[in-house]
Amino acid sequence: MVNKIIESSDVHLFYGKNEALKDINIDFNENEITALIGPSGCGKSTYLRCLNRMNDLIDSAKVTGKFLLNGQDIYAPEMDTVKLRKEVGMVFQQPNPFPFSIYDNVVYGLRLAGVKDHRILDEAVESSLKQAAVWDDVKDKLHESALSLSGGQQQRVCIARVLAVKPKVILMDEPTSALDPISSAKIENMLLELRQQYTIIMVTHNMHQASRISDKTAFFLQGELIEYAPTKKIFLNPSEKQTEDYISGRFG
Ligand SMILES: Nc1ncnc2c1ncn2[C@@H]1O[C@H](COP(=O)(O)OP(=O)(O)OP(=O)(O)O)[C@@H](O)[C@H]1O
Repeated sequence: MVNKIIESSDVHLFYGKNEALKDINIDFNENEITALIGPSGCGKSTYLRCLNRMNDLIDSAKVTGKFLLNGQDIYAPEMDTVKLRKEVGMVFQQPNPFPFSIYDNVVYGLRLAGVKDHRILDEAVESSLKQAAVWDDVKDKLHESALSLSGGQQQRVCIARVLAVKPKVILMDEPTSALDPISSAKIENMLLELRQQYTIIMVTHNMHQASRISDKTAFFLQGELIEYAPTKKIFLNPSEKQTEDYISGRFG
């Protein structure tokens, strides 16, 4: 049976007077990859940030609507946002390793959670870096600065840092747009593997990427969700003319 891991309904978000999200309704199934697509400024990143309450950090942002993670209200006053962001982890467009060693980057969240046992930390480093497909690149230099790595390697270390705390959902905001095609392909292949264990929601401007790796695609335009459907349908037989125009490069 398919399990809905995240449900969102009647979502509106205002930055001051600017309504950036207009009545969005999307549910996400467990172990699927969803691509959020649409032209610049249509609200994709804003919507993504709603899912782990990153918009709480923006004073002017006011969000209404309902968001559930496994049936639990993400916006309940008693929700612990640190815990939420562990369960709903985030990878950003620019690789953002901390200026520490590769090892210390990966165990950062575990140490914050109070884990001190070296055996547990060592195991987490190895398994997360393997899952993030960067273990072979870094296994002999775990105690060197993460900043000494290439951009593509840094991004995979950042993904390992998220995986180490065993999230349920991984949010990705254009995770490969700053990378070369080979690094991007490595990350795409890794995401297809990770889908067996995680639910992935990814903003991308790369239509080929969306069609190659996602199960579902959501097309946003000017703060509205125009169409949300299996990726094959969106790319081969969209219901809405605006979707077709965007996919075929007629605007955006
Ligand atoms: N921190 C903010 N404060 C005020 N307005 C914002 C803020 N972030 C985004 N916006 C506005 O909200 C709207 C949606 O922006 P958002 O970044 O979500 O779009 P996007 O689809 O992710 O764009 P892109 O593809 O360029 O990243 C835009 O009009 C943008 O100017």
